[in-house]
Amino acid sequence: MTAGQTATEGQTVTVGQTVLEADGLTKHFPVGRRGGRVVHAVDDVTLTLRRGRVTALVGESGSGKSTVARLLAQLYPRTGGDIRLHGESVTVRRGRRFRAYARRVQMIFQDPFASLNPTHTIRYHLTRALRIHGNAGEGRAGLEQALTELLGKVSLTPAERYLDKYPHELSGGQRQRVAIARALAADPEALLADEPVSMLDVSIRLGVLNLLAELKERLHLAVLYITHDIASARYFADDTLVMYAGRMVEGGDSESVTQHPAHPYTRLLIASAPDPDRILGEVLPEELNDEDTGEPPSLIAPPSGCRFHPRCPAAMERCHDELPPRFDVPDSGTGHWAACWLYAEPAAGKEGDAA
Ligand SMILES: Nc1ncnc2c1ncn2[C@@H]1O[C@H](COP(=O)(O)OP(=O)(O)OP(=O)(O)O)[C@@H](O)[C@H]1O
Repeated sequence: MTAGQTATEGQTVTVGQTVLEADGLTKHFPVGRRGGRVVHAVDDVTLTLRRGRVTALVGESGSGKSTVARLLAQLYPRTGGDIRLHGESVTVRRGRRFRAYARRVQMIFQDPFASLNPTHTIRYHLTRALRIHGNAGEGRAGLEQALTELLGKVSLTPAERYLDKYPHELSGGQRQRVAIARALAADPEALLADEPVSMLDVSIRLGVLNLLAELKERLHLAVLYITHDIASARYFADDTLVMYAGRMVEGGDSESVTQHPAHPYTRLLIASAPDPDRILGEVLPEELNDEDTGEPPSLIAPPSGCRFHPRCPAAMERCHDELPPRFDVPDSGTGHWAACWLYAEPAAGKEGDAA
């Protein structure tokens, strides 16, 4: 075994190995009875999930985060772009091919109560998941062992205290742990976690986030962590991507993105984060210290150019009609980029443009 490789569940896994990639992922939902109008929920999203790394996808409500997760889980057909699992383009909708995909890419949802059937015990939910994915072991003893191991992975021990309970007999945090255990029954490589703690009591959120971090380390999972709380992204994610109105606007290692935010929208998000331990390490432009007066735009007729320009205190003329590509952010972590004309090479800028 070489450096960076570890053994998990009998397999050799290279930490940092690419599992899942989205390339130009796009989803437009038709609206109204007569065709034509669409919601531009996700446009041209490109991201990579790697083993043993948590990638946070951050943005306001309605920015398209859940749609990205559902596309990656193949729960929706996509309008455009590509999804690659270990480098191979995959499109599956149902049946055996969908189950084979779901074995490697699992999703957990915001509301553990809604995702567990109230009429069934924890034993039922987990047994079913283990059987579907062929991980139920040999005979009754094998199944019991698999169930005990699964609950052990999410720190619900001793297992017999939980197995015969119904979802309503557990706390919110315990229910979310069961939902995570059910996802782990597939023995996946990637876990798509859609706001996994936002419905939980503040006092137990940290415990569930720590569990996900521990699973990432121990099972070398590639985790997509969807949140509107950028402060938690710094704490919990290795990499952070920021979405605004269906598009990705900034990305890089979490420390750079949260401590040296480059895109005016990321700065705004951080300035309005309810974080007592102020996570911004630099002075904000004055305008962004004022209360944010803007609203996210309509995604039926999104703004031309940069979608943030109507709210942006640094908007230049070109921002109104030219879509900014990704630019490297100078003097920051490697791989830190922003889709913002502020970071265009001087030679690429137009004379007369000023922030
Ligand atoms: N099935 C659908 N049909 C039509 N529009 C949809 C559908 N699902 C999502 N949308 C729209 O797509 C946009 C993005 O929604 P999405 O749920 O992905 O955002 P989000 O960032 O996850 O928000 P939240 O944090 O509130 O879950 C929104 O404008 C939403 O109204």
